[in-house]
Amino acid sequence: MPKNTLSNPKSWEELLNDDAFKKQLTDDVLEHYIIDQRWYGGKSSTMKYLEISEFFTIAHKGDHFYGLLLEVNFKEAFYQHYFLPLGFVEEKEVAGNGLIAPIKLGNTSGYLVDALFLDSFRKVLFEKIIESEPVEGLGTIAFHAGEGLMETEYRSSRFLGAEQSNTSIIFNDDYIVKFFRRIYSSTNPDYQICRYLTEQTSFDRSPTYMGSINLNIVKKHDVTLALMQKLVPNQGDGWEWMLGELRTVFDTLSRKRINIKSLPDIKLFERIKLNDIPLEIIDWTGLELLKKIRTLALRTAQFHVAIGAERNDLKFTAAKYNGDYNVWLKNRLLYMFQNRLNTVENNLHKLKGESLELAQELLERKNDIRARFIEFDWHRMKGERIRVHGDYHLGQVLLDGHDFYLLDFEGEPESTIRDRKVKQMPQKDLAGMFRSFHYAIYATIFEIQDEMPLSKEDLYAAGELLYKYFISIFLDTYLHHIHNHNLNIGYQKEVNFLLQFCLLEKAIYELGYEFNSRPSWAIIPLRGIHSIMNYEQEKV
Ligand SMILES: Nc1ncnc2c1ncn2[C@@H]1O[C@H](COP(=O)(O)OP(=O)(O)O)[C@@H](O)[C@H]1O
Ligand SMILES: O=P(O)(O)O[C@H]1O[C@H](CO)[C@@H](O[C@H]2O[C@H](CO)[C@@H](O)[C@H](O)[C@H]2O)[C@H](O)[C@H]1O
Repeated sequence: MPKNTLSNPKSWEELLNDDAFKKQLTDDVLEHYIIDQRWYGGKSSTMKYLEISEFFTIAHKGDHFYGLLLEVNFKEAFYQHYFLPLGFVEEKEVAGNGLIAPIKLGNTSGYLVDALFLDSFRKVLFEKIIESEPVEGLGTIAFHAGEGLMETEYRSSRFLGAEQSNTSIIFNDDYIVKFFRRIYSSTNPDYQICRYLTEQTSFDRSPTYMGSINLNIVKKHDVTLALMQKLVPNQGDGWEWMLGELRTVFDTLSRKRINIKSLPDIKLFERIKLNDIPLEIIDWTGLELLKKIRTLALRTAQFHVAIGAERNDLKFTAAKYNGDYNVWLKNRLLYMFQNRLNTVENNLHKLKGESLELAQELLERKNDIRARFIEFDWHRMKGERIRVHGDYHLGQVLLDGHDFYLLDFEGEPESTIRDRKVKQMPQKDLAGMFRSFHYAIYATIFEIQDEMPLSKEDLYAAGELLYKYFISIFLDTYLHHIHNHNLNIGYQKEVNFLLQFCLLEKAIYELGYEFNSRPSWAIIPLRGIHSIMNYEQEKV
């Protein structure tokens, strides 16, 4: 918290009409406050300055708050926008964890607070969504209530409390409102897709759209501030579930003294029905786990079918591959790869053992990897591109008994908001989930290898085999469903080629994520890239 108290002779209602005060607020307070926030995504860059690019009033029944859109400019020549609602309280205890700075307004002393920490503010927002009344002011806020929202009053609210990049709050124990912290001057795909699925399709394995808050600056609804959904019952996310399952699967390996080399091998992307999975494999993994993978595949296919079936709304209609997409894709991937090469080179001295070997191999094979990206030829692609999840992995699904809910359609965090809305090959989501299987398998192996009586080679061999069986069941169910529902993702070789292509893209993406967030995990995508580059390449 800043040592000096902010001061302004004006009242709270006139606080931000004063440019000198705004400068004091941004330079002395917000620049320092924001970098400590969990939701601030600029931690690995250097802030040049911060300014208030927009502010607006949210007032209701005598309560008065501000919404700030903060623009952070970085020395590395890019900028980001964040949403910060502001409130004023006189008692420090009321501010709680939302306390930003002490402030004196005329003769009244008090505190500036992130208003999401105030029950009074959350009540105002909830009531405004229920009432769906637009608010006039600098910029217009559109509060919207979904058709299914039957609430008439505010009863309670609490923070979700999860580690997340936005701030989610649970209202009346029945709704969850995600307040987007990092915001963009375009509707958020999470809001767009969630609302579309609820209002225009029968897909019901993602939470129902219940409302939203959008800010109109230039044109209609161009900044999404919040998305309200029905809270869905769940026993945690798919990542936690899979780690639990894999722990048992690897324990079984040694408990039943399974001879890994004797297990029937299959080809990557071979389609196998659950009923045809060899008994030795079921005896090892258990049937329940494989059944759940089949269910996850079915839900993924239903999502793609629902979103790919649109015929009128151009935001969602399926598209053919074309030259523009070809250029866009290759530019994006080659640029991303260059960035990852740079990251690996800069971090090489910190690596050792297998990570170092894999990183060196990646650097040596950089031209092969580039060639894989350049080989994409849109003329050969006969399938269609659709709006996709974009950041699909086990952490994006919630386990609900024997079933799953799909969540968080915000897209790949590193991409621009417009890139996230580009129609992509559906294989991108499949590859996202397959990489997540690979991640979970290797995270488990690294966790247990010291306590297991098996060699690393045996564990890797078991892991790769398991991975192939997971994929084979997933693909069989997925492809069966989409074919029956006329979603065309390409002929068989094309499906496999694009899967390999997207797997490589995702593993390269992950390399950047891991080096930035948890470098000791960089070995997982490095192993992934090694596996992908060593499988025989599918030709189209
Ligand atoms: N509709 C919902 N019902 C129940 N829990 C939810 C719902 N939406 C989100 N969650 C919980 O919130 C967590 C974070 O949600 P997510 O949309 O992924 O936010 P973020 O993009 O900030 O990570 C999820 O992992 C899940 O535990
Ligand atoms: O936070 P998001 O869900 O938007 O996604 C980012 O963080 C993910 C990690 O939380 C990261 O996912 C990677 O790690 C997962 C295990 O923690 C694994 O299941 C995924 O396959 C792997 O990509 C994701 O890439 C990143 O965008």
